[in-house]
Amino acid sequence: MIEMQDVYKTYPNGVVALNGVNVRIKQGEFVYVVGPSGAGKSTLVKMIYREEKPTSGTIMVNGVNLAKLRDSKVPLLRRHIGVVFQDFKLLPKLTVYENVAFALEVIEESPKLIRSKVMEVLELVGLKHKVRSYPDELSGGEQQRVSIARSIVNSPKIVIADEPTGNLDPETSWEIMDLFEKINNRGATIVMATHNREIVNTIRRRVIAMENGKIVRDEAKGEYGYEA
Ligand SMILES: Nc1ncnc2c1ncn2[C@@H]1O[C@H](COP(=O)(O)OP(=O)(O)OP(=O)(O)O)[C@@H](O)[C@H]1O
Repeated sequence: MIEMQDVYKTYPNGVVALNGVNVRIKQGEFVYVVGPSGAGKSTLVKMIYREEKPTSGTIMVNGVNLAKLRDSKVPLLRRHIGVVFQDFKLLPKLTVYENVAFALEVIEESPKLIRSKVMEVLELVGLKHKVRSYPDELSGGEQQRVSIARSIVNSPKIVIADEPTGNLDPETSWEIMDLFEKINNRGATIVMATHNREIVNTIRRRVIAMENGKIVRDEAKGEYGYEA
């Protein structure tokens, strides 16, 4: 489903962010990517939705080699991959409803289908009552729920999350993790870069640990394993 072979990434400034990464993630897995700051976690997850291209190596996602994928095909790839960020990245001038519907409108779904899908995912994340609110009228946790709703409205097979609890208090972080578990239980693969030791050590899943652009540990039901 997701397979990286000999992936190297050197940024234009000469920083080697990925230094020979080999990894295979099966459909339906829940994977944490951990490691110290600068280890290459974000770069690794960005490879999966083709936010960054590898300098060399192959990245197969849903049977397509992203290293060779034309830029014009990237929007098609992203329909099958949901992405959740630390800072939510909601559009401030759009309502909750519009932020979620936007992902479907760009692919020209019918208005009726858009409405039913948007309401279904907003119900799943517990925000049906906030459809008319704007992002700045919501708490951080609510904004992250909207961004999760947006990420899954296309029913993607893969959801990538880069530090999704990084801006949230502990209690809200647990609620957000419940949602990711729900999404995983519905069959989506989850790949989550995180610094949240407590969550990793409590909700035990596969842990891929990175250091200096390399995978240094890969364990089923692993631990966070760092002090910082
Ligand atoms: N766009 C970029 N241009 C140049 N260097 C970059 C870029 N993005 C990341 N880097 C560098 O690549 C290395 C890996 O960065 P990356 O963001 O992948 O690490 P990370 O493990 O996600 O770190 P953090 O936990 O701090 O988010 C770092 O040295 C970083 O400075």
